[in-house]
Amino acid sequence: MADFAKERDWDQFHSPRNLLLAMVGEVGELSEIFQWKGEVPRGLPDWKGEEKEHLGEELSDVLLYLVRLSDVCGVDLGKAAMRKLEINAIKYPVKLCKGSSEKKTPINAGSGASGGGVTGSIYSNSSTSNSNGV
Ligand SMILES: Nc1ccn([C@H]2C[C@H](O)[C@@H](COP(=O)(O)OP(=O)(O)OP(=O)(O)O)O2)c(=O)n1
Repeated sequence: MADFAKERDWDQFHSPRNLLLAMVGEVGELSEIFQWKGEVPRGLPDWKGEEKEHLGEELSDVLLYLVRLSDVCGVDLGKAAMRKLEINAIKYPVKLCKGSSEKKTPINAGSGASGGGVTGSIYSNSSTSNSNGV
């Protein structure tokens, strides 16, 4: 994406805000594909080849803008995502969460923004407490 933009002298347009808005626009296009279809089974067995190809294109647009946004913000997305996976694993321990999609929120989590304050197994149901302690 960096090469793609540079070759076209498009760095001037690829500001963080522009890229974020472009990505959200592509999320809208992705949503349109599923719009009015109701729930669809995993693997999309009834979809035509061209519909799946279109889906792949819109998914790619979202991914490409996300990667580019991370890059221009100076975020190593690969590293950040691996770290977030580790945070998620601590926040949602298998023994507490297996078979349940209920959101678990640590009690007295403080700021809570990046998984900070996730400690031990002192969890409450998010319907009674969120990460802001409200
Ligand atoms: N200033 C731009 C414009 C486009 N792209 C790249 C990133 C996306 O992968 C793709 C988006 O192109 P379009 O805006 O033409 O969007 P679509 O491909 O979805 O076409 P359309 O909106 O006509 O369906 O091109 C980019 O990096 N920077």
